Amino acid sequence: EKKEKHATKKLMKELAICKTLLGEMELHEDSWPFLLPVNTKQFPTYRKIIKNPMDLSTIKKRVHDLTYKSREDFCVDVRQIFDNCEMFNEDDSPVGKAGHGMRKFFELRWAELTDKH
Ligand SMILES: Cn1cc(C(=O)NCCN)ccc1=O
Repeated sequence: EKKEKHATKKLMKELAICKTLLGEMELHEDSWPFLLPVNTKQFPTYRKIIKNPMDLSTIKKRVHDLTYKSREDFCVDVRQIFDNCEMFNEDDSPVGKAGHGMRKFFELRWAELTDKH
């Protein structure tokens, strides 16, 4: 059981990092395209082109539902947002530029919140 306690404590620390980073991303000025799932009525081809839709509200739910078993699981979903964005949007479009800006912000903070600085 002692091993389990350590794993649980480690996961709680990692989830705190995820919650911190999620909060910062939600406040970022470039987050507006990513706060909610892409509206498929507004973009009927979206689900055809993007096989794994992802957004910050879905990630927030997964953090709070303890769906993620490590910070790495969280990071996979965050990066899915930005990969989807590059697939569906031109780099020089407003959404495309927001995606590049958010990815830059996320990756810097992710590295800062890792042991190495
Ligand atoms: C992530 N993403 C968002 C939009 C969008 O227009 N979001 C508006 C939110 N009010 C369009 C394409 C796309 O890939």
